[in-house]
Amino acid sequence: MSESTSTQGVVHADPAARKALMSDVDRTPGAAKPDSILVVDNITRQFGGMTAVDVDHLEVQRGVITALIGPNGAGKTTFFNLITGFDRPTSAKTGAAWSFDGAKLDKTSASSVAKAGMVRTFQLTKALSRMTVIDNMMLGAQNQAGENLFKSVFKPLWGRQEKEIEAKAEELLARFKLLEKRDDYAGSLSGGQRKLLEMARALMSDPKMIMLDEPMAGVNPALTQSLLGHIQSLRDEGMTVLFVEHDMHVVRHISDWVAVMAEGRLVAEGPADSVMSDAAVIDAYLGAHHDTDLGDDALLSDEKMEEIAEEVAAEAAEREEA
Ligand SMILES: Nc1ncnc2c1ncn2[C@@H]1O[C@H](COP(=O)(O)OP(=O)(O)OP(=O)(O)O)[C@@H](O)[C@H]1O
Repeated sequence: MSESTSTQGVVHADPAARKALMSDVDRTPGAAKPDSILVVDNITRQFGGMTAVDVDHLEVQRGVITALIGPNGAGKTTFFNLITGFDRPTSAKTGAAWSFDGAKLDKTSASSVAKAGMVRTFQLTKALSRMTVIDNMMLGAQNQAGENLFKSVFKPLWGRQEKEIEAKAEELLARFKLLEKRDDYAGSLSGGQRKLLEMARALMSDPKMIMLDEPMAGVNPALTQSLLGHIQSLRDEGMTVLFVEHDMHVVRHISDWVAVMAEGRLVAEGPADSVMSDAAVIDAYLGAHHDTDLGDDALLSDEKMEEIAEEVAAEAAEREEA
């Protein structure tokens, strides 16, 4: 770890320092941050006539955990795909621009994005499930470049670096308590262990920012705490974390900042507590599905609860008539 990262780690391991850092940030969508590592402008993506993503401006603060939340279909995964070079914005020629740690990324490939230090986790696909845990880790060192990831499996390109890379892989496996599974097929791991492997693999390329898409999905409660601990310790060491998550209890528990998308747009930003009581956020979730647990029912006012009850009754009546 570099000296600057470890110095930063001291600041970011201190909850009060993090809180102070974010306390002056405007609680408005697109707010400027004290030290933005990722800056996104004018990024849109249409599928046919449907706009999946339409983000005017978003900044992600360095060294903290930011959650990107929003109801199903809000555009979160599409947004991840766009900024990591796995999809092209519709606005590519009309002003879409994003930069990471000062480097422009909008004209670069997925592998260049990863090389710049912005790495996302990948779900364990069928092909990766049929490989051993250690082989999955060795692939992580390849900067996870989409299809290249698969091509590279068959290339004997490690040479004399191989031992070094293997040692690093084993160190990470030990950190994530997967070393015993080193030679097992990745497909034999439990849901939670897969998530740990996805995270460990992403760390093989020493990213500055790690992007996690639903890190808690399919994880049993016993491993949830361990996964949360790993995410927090990455942040405490100075890494920036951006994650998409549906479980609002998890979001409340570990996020320093929350950005909310609805219907492709960024509709709110702020610390978890203030965001989850924001009317635009409650409306966005309730408009999408009534049974969403925002993590704290007390945030729903009586008036809002009555409104929901009326909407649910009206929908039930409509279904009966149909
Ligand atoms: N390749 C595609 N072709 C057509 N429509 C797409 C495609 N990818 C995404 N969409 C649509 O774009 C919208 C945004 O989808 P996206 O998966 O990004 O949302 P999300 O917020 O990640 O949702 P979830 O939380 O359910 O994963 C949805 O209406 C989805 O159906």
